[in-house]
Amino acid sequence: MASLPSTDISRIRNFSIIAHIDHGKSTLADRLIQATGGLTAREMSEQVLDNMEIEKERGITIKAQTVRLDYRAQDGLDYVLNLMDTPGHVDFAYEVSRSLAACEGALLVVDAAQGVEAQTLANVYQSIEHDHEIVPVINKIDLPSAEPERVKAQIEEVIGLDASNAVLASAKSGIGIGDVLEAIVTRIPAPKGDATAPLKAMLVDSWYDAYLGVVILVRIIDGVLKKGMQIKFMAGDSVHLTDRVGAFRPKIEQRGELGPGEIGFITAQIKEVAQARVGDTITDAKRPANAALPGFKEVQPVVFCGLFPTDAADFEKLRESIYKLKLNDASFSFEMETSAALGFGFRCGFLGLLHLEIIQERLSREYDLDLITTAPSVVYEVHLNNGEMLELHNPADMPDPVAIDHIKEPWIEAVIFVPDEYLGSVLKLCQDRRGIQKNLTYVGGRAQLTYELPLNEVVFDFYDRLKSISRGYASFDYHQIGHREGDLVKMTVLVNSELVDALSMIVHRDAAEARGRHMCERMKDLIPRHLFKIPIQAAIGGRVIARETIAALRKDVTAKCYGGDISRKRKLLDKQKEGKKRMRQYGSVEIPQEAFIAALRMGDA
Ligand SMILES: Nc1nc2c(ncn2[C@@H]2O[C@H](COP(=O)(O)OP(=O)(O)OP(=O)(O)O)[C@@H](O)[C@H]2O)c(=O)[nH]1
Repeated sequence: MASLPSTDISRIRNFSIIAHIDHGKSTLADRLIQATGGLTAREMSEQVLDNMEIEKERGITIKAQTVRLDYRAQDGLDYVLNLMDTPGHVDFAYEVSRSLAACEGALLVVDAAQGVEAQTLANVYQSIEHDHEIVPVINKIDLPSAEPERVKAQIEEVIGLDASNAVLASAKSGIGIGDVLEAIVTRIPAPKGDATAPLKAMLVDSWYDAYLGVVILVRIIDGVLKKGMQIKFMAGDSVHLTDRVGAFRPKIEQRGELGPGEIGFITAQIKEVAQARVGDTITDAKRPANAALPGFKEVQPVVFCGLFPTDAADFEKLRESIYKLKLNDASFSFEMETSAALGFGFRCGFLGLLHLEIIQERLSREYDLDLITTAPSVVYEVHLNNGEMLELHNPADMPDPVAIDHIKEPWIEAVIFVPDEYLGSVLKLCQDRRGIQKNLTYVGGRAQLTYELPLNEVVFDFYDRLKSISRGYASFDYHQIGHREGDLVKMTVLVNSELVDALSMIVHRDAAEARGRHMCERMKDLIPRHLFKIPIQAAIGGRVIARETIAALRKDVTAKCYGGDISRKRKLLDKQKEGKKRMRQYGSVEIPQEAFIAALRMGDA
């Protein structure tokens, strides 16, 4: 088995499937695997490509995966089809881009009932940038609400792509699958490459596997990658010995070598995915290529937040779990953080909000941790009077305002598709979030909106708000467009004149008062009354911008017991003591942990 040779390049077709979330990418992938005999019906579990538990549950694709399929076409020849599954979400844009760079073509899956959506557009433009041959596949034609002709017209109008020979399919009912396979062979070009040149392979993806260690997905550009070869990572500048070379069918198949145009995996006894960075070029250590492939980029986290265990005793467990997660996710970063309110925890960096949610969910589910997340923050550029620039990830590290010349914040360009009737509310939402409208066009009863927005206004709950005001019909995608100067201030919250660090946030000056007022009102409801009056204040620097007061009260839990039942009294007192353990002391004020959790969960104030 391990001596399988590389494949004739003219018989290889490398393609990805691009689609908006839920348009049926995974279902189509499964069908193609089934139709080419990659798995028997019995082995076929639903959606084999989405192999992480969370992916299945949320129905989203996180990590790119590739499957090698054998297909005998109508011309009687045998072809190797490498199907690359790409993550559909904007947070993983760089991974999408690398996967696309490994292919010559793409199937553009569009839901026959829903039509073109924001992510369809974002992904198809990327695919066009990679010079792909794009085959439109109009999926879900089995639905009574399917309108394939309208969707074809829309593809031509919105994307500018010829859809006259789009394949009509239903991945669910198995209609048109043969046509999809033929279109792949006849319309997507074979790769090009030189088998005699020094090895040049793109590192498309890497992940940690409990049995195999770090597994690396590669696309061979030139040369031949063999088992037992000394390979060199050109950007990572490290040398490794390959111990396995193979492909996923989708089960692992070991092969002797991979030649030009092929996509497959290698293992090389690498311990951490951070050593095998997506986008790096792999070459032969003994006969290296003279230049690396273009476009290697270190991905930088764009959203940060604090993660703290609800129960301080779980800190060690959180630390271990975070280290384990990092083994498999090089794009996630963390450092220790301490907070007077929340104790020991970690400041973590993510590629975006979905990435944050996924990590948070994996920690709570796979590692059984109950966590508190502080409000997400973006990365600010703080320009000081002395000419220095600081990257600020945490509001707590904000320098003294007198030392600051100006602050810059990241901006994004967002594309939103929304049915006409919700347009007004969406425009208002964007306007409220300091958006700048760039474009507005109509395509068949739907508005396509382009807005520039500060990322800081989007990280709280923009997406949730957008979904709720459009009853789920709006779709949204964005990319970063750089930092711009903004009138930003650090707002702090004081309880009985003591600073509550976990509640500090950076806000635009115009929004500060409303946020401050909301936060004070909220904390007023959350903090139990004490024997004395407690002022709650929101402040910018020394200036108080909002204030609430909690009235004094004598809390007597035993009052209800009329002196009678002593054991009942004891029980109540014990219960109160239990409650106390979860309190945090602020000067003379005790704030229940739940108050922080509730205050931090409220999202946008
Ligand atoms: N009626 C009908 N439903 C389909 C068809 N193809 C997929 N679906 C359903 O549409 C939903 C989404 O399909 P997926 O294949 O998970 O979509 P996806 O594009 O992979 O979604 P992400 O992985 O989140 O990007 C599932 O409930 C499928 O069963 C089809 O041809 N007809």
